Amino acid sequence: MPSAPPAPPARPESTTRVLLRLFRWARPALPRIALGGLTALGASLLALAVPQVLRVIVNGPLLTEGSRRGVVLGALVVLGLGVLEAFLVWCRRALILGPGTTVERDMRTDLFRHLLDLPVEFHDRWSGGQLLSRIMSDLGTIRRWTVFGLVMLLVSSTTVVVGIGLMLATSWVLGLVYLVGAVPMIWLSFRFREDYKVVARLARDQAGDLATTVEESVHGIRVLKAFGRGDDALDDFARQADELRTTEVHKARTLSRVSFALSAIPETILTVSLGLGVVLTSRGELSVGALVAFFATAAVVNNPVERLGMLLAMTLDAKAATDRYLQVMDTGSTVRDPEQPVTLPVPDAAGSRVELSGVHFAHPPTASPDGPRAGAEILAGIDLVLEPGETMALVGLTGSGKTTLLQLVPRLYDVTAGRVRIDGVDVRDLTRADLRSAVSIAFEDPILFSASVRENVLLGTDLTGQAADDLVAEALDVARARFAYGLPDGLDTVIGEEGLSLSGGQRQRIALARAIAVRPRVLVLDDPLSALDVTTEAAVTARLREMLTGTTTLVVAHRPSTVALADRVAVLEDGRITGVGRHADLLSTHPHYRYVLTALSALDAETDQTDELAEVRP
Ligand SMILES: Nc1ncnc2c1ncn2[C@@H]1O[C@H](COP(=O)(O)OP(=O)(O)OP(=O)(O)O)[C@@H](O)[C@H]1O
Repeated sequence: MPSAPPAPPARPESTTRVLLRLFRWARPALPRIALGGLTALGASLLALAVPQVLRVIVNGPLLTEGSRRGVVLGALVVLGLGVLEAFLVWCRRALILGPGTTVERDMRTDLFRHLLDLPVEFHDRWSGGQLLSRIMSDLGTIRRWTVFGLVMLLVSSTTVVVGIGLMLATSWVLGLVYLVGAVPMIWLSFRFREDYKVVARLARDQAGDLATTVEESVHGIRVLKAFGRGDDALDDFARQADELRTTEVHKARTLSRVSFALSAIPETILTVSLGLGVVLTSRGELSVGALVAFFATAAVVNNPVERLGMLLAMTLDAKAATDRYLQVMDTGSTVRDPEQPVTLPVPDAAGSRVELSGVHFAHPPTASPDGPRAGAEILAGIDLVLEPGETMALVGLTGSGKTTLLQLVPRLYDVTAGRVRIDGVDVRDLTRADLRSAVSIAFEDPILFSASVRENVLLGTDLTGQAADDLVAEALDVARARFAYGLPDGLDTVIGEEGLSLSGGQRQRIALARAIAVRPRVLVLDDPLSALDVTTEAAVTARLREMLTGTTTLVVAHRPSTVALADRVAVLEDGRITGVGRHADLLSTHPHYRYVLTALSALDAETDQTDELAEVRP
């Protein structure tokens, strides 16, 4: 199970700095977002213009001139302003909807591309749920903020500033009283920002953990059911769901506190201003029209002020989401293409030579409560040569590092020291595309994609048409996977998670066919036939050797039957190769090999005692 992802940095970056980094993706959409912002601003300014028209109507046609025509004309102007305002609001929505979804799509695609590029080591540490929540819900939050939160924050701030300016111009005394109220509001907003950003990040991380639990439980549903652990899984899930709920409630309370303050303070100030305004008007120091205009403007300004809490919350949510998105995007790939790649020489007819020299490997340090814990060295100086076209079995106790060693050849991991060479070329000097078309791999636990049998087999090649059909037929034949023709839709039958369930042995043979279909120079097999009975395994292996002349094969063997089919065997012991030779020779000369084979035979007899044997090994 992958551990929790690395914790966020101890000194988080400022909200502005983080959100400014969205510019990279938002740039193409900026003209429309800016235009949308301008229309929204236009709508707000129109709303602010209405009180000024009211002031003219009240002071002129209504109170002084008594002109009905003037009042009707004024009312028509107000109506026109209202219609124009509604039109501009509609324009904002129409302008911004498209670009927002484009930004989201581009960010999502970039993240997925980056995930595919990141090395296996990254995926060892990150859980699927955390990545899923980043690619889905975090990006949704960012989109909503880019098209609504950001625009409305800018428009609301401008409306407040312009509105207060108009209020001061209408009556500086009343305007100043209103401004006094801004002091506690600014202080409260600052406090809110500090509290909310912590809880916003926590809620997102907890949602990611919850998604991980769902993913793992669904994936392992058979195990949970078979062991009757459904209730425990439910308890665990309910506990996590409850933690998330508590955080969400805390978040909502924090927001509702500030929202209450941001609506109560201006209303209170307005009441005070009203009393003062009436006194000033009765003394003749303020016209009735100005008083009406002041309060109508205050009513317009109060809206964005009240919205400020919600917009701040949206901004802080977007900051937390962007932080989490960038946490993945900022993780550099350690397995990269070289700046000046070389190409593999043409192999001789017998196949490619694979050489591991002085190879060391340790997993990167993992986080622990006492600081990073260094990964133990798994391979401690491997020297091994596979001659062209040879099939070599790799044998060792469980956990001795066989799978790790295999994965160094196609660079699923990079060596920490030493070299892996194919035909004399260091695998790190090749592009990953070149390397992976030269080296093909099949795992013991094969992953098939939700696609047809044909598409699964052709995964590693770009062939189409008849050539592809011939290749699929040959690969299925060599892997003894002809059962695929008898599936309900033949080779078009959809398999994988969303398709027909295959048995373990059937899946292994399709995965083997997929590995073969690449026509690799080097085939790396991690016990890919473990689910097959010994007779079928022997048939598949014999066919493999017959067809794959010119392919050098390294196969992890967990069964004596697999070992016996190899040209030579390499023994992995304490992170080193302690013996290479023919099965019969090693059997008579290598005590550890004899010991491991005893363990494997025990396994073959379906008595899994290897772990115990490891404890009492000589
Ligand atoms: N991602 C990882 N991070 C840290 N340690 C790991 C990781 N993957 C494997 N290991 C450790 O590396 C060691 C070698 O694992 P590996 O899977 O290579 O052994 P193996 O010989 O293939 O075992 P088996 O025969 O049981 O498949 C084990 O001790 C394992 O716990």
